[in-house]
Amino acid sequence: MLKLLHNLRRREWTMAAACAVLILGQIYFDLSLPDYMSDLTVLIKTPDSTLADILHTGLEMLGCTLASAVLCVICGYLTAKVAAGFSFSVREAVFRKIADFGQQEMMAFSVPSLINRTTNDITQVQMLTAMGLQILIKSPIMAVWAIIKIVGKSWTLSAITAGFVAALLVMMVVIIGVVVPRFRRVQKLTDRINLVARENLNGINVVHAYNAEDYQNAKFQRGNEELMHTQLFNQRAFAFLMPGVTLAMNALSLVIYWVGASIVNGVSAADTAARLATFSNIVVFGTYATYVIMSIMMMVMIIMLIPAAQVSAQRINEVLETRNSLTQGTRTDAPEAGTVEFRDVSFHYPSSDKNVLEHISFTARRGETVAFIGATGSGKTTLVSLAARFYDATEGQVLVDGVDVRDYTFDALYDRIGYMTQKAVLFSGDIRSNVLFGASRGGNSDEDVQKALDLAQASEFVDRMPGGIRAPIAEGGTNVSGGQKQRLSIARALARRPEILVFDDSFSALDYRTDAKLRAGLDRELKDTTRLIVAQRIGTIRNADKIIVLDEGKMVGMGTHRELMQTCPVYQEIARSQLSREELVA
Ligand SMILES: Nc1ncnc2c1ncn2[C@@H]1O[C@H](COP(=O)(O)OP(=O)(O)OP(=O)(O)O)[C@@H](O)[C@H]1O
Repeated sequence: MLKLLHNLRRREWTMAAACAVLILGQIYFDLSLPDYMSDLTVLIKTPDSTLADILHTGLEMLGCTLASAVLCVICGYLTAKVAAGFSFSVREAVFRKIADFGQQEMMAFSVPSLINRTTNDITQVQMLTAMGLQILIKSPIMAVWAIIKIVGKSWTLSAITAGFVAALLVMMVVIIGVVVPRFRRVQKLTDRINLVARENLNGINVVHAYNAEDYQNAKFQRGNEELMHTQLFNQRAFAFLMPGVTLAMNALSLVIYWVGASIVNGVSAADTAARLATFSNIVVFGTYATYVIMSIMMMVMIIMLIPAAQVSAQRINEVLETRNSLTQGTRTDAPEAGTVEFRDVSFHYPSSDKNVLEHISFTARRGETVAFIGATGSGKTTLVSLAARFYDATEGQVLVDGVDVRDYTFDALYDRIGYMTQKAVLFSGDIRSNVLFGASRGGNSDEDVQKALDLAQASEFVDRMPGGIRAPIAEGGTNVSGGQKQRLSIARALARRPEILVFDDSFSALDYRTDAKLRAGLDRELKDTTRLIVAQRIGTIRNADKIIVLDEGKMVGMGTHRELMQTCPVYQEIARSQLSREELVA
């Protein structure tokens, strides 16, 4: 938790310091009250005292109470501002950190857990800061101040108070020791529940279509029940704390007055002044002792929040302290333009030792189209994702424009590449904001957007949408069809005007006619743009300058369509399964 405090800005530190000063004032006024009580007791028992004397002391007490209340309100206002500012900074830091995560980090944390850490965990920390800042400063100071005031007044009563405090502290430590590990479990279970809920919502149509509601409900219920039992255990453990402290406070008052009565009785009845002083001392002692226990009670309220917030803070720190597996280089310039070269590249995913790519070598020159084909799971997506540095090759080198991709700054690398993922991804906004997504070297006028849409064969449906390029796009692009989504994501890549375009199976949702028109447009308009195309259909890639055939991660053929039809059995098999007899001989 303390580590997270680095995220407090100077403004919040200043407000927190102001709060501490105000709290000292509050404690001063609060702890003056028992002294006034003592004065009042003496005044009431003194025959010569007048009503005006009593009223004067009473008004001073009222003044102290009002001053304490005003300081308390100002403090509340400041702590709310500190807590909101703190959570704002932490949320921003976490969001920025996650934005830099690579695939490896995303998989290590999982998406639901990261969402939970950015929302729920930060709320826990904010709650503790809002409620805790005042109490965590106030209660220890108040307890120590009150103890200083009573020490020396009566050793017997001091020992009794110390006994009560020790018993309360032991109870607190035991309960917290039992509860903290379960708070960690609660956060993990919340992650799991989020995962099931998210999966269920994303696949709601499949769930309905397969009558899988009961199956999904049972899956959710298992996690939900476990979460409920863990939370119930924690709440039951905490249920002992408050009544325990209240009981201790009342019992202590009782014991103090009981023992105090015998102390007063021990003073000679003839010495009225001494008896009065002892009685007044005991009244004051009782009040201060109650303050000590009250401080502990306030701490207990906060301590109930600390375990959950502590676990949340650790989970936030785990995100903030994660070292990205991909670190960027410093280069921004390159000796070539539009080239991609794989030099004996092998790769395995971090989760397994088995290579999914082995000894891949090829070069794509400027303006060339290099296509990748192969069976499902043969490694096509993995291969092109190495060119965009989603992962680093485990052996060999990937070069873009003659420079190892690891040497570029991320901006310099991604400026050169326009990448279309296998699954088209759109963001909430409108068509224009999706096409002009992110920083790029392309223009950002409506004409630029229109040009990219024309080339991606998207204009025909965009023009029909109400608002045209300003037509809204729902979160995840759910208000456009799969093929339309794909065309918009192609337009987004084209609008960047990159040197290298990577299409990871991006033509699969397009009909044959659109696929052909799109390729013809790219050939005509982007002659100098290098293209890496992953495809399932031979028709999409048969005119490529180079086709690379993959089989279980190995390159089993490289050449033009005509060459491969002569030399590569795997390619021939794919071709035979897709092309007619006439097309095969063409
Ligand atoms: N994140 C991952 N972690 C571990 N293994 C993975 C991961 N992604 C893919 N793989 C494995 O790597 C191999 C190659 O997958 P890849 O997605 O590159 O194949 P592909 O040829 O693009 O398949 P498809 O044509 O179905 O898209 C597969 O065996 C797959 O199981």
